Amino acid sequence: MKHLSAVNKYFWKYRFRLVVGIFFILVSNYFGILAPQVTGFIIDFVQRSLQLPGYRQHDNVRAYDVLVQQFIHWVEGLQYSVAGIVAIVGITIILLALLRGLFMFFMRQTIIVMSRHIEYNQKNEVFGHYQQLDAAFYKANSTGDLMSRMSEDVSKVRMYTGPAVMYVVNLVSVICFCLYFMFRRDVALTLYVLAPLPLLAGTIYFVNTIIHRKSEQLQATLSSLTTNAQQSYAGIRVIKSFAQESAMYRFFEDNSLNYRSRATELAKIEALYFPSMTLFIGLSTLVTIMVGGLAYINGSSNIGVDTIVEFVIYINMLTFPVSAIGWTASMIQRAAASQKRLNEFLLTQPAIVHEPGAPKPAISGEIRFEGVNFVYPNTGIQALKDFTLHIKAGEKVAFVGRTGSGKTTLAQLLLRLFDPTSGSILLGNQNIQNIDLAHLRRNIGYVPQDGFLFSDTVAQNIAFGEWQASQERVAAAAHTAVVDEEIKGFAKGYETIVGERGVTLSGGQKQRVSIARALLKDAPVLILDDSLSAVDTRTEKTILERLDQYWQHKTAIIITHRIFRHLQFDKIVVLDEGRIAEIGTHESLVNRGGLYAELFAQQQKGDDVANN
Ligand SMILES: Nc1ncnc2c1ncn2[C@@H]1O[C@H](COP(=O)(O)OP(=O)(O)OP(=O)(O)O)[C@@H](O)[C@H]1O
Repeated sequence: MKHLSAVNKYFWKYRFRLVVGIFFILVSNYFGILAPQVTGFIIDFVQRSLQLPGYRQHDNVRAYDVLVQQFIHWVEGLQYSVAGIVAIVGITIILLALLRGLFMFFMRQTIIVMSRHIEYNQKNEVFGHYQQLDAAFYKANSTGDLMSRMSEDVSKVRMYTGPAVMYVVNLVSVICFCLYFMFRRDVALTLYVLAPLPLLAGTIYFVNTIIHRKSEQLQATLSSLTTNAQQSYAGIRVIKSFAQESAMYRFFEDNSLNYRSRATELAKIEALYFPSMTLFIGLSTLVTIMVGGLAYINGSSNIGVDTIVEFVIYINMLTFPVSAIGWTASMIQRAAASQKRLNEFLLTQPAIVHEPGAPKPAISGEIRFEGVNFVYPNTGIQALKDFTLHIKAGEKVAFVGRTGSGKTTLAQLLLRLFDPTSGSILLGNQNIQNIDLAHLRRNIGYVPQDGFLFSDTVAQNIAFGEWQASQERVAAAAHTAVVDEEIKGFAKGYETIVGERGVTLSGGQKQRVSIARALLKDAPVLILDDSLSAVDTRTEKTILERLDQYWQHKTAIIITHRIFRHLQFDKIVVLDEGRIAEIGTHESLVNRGGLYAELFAQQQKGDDVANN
């Protein structure tokens, strides 16, 4: 339960709705509790008026609510026939039911609506927090887990802030109202009626514990079933190309059977719940009729037929709230477990932050890596070793090296997706850790290896982060990235939806759209991380020619496996196992006969084979 205290701030925020909602519950139950008293009165009245045999005069009116007392006073003063009074009382009972229903409607309108507001706030809070967390957090947690916390867990917490709160207040108020009037009426009979209650509470607790455990197991089975199905859809091309549909189906069927057997077990236990509840309620009714009936026959107390009828109605009024104890408790338990999971993430502090009020200096494009070492926290792999490099503003630098040599890591450190384990990175004279984080990232145009595209229009994908960009600027960026013509060729041009809901772009088209997105940013530093790997040599040449124009006054870092002979770099940095193996120009490195020369020779050999 302590985990749920995290939502108290929302109850405080919506305190007005909460208080009004509780008031409506009380009013609704107040009107509810008047009906048995009015019923009791009319039974007594009819017996008295018709002088039915065995009727004993007794005074119950003082035990009724003030409003009912006044009503009785008014009705008895009317001097109507018995049938007329019965009709008036009947209409009153209907009115009371209508009033009860009306306030119940208001109660749902306030409490359930409040829970929807809280759900909205909590979803935003969780999403906002996710956005702040760093790359290491995303490596450590799966997307499925993040998604389920934001949707399922938040929904389960809503069941606490809405229905559970409503049922608990309802339960407490109905019990208080009923007990108050039952005790006022007849203490001994009330105690008899309540006798089966401890047994009832024990059974509810016992059955509910089993239901809770079984539904947790069912939930876990369901989540593995969903993950299984999700993976099958995501990997459908691999499954089909390996002709593994039937194997996947069997796997799914096993999971599904497991789910079914757990679900039926749960259904069996749940089937016990309501009958046992009815049994105890029935027992209470029986006790009322028996004890009350005997007392009436013996004439030993003030109990009349009206009292017995009233008590039976009170017991029925208690049926729903008492039977809701079980699932309300389990709703609260589930909400607490979900909030615990949410708290785990909400309490995770982003490791990559800037000091409040960190400066936003003008970025010239000069970059210094000083003795940078970096170890990936999740794998312990040392990706960079004592890396020192000075890039002057406006220089064009290539990072070349075998796969896994640390090239991408350099880009990620520059963007502060991770911070170096030791050493520092400076932009101008400022350590990047002291610069406003958003300002730093806004000043670096980055094309990652796997340029992700959103399921949105091509134009929106290119204008990502530059939402106000004109159509001309978007088209100009696409032109530099040599994808403009192809986009115009689509039936809906720049308004074509890409991704799951629309056109699937080729690998090369995706790469060029992500290049266009980075170019539109017009940042002083541009990093292309293996961004031309999926384009053909001719397109590559055109892109490089256009980029040469584009980045005249910018610092550019090109991370690549391929060696671009057409492009004149100020320096080429050759990486090997996280260290700088060589630095120089194309000619000097080829003449040196080291790793670069070897990579270049291999590439040429590959090109020759491809050309033959
Ligand atoms: N997110 C990560 N978590 C753990 N280890 C990583 C992560 N990313 C990269 N590594 C490891 O760090 C080392 C350097 O990787 P990096 O991606 O920087 O190499 P790269 O030169 O860019 O390779 P490629 O050209 O194949 O992209 C590799 O050994 C890799 O396995």
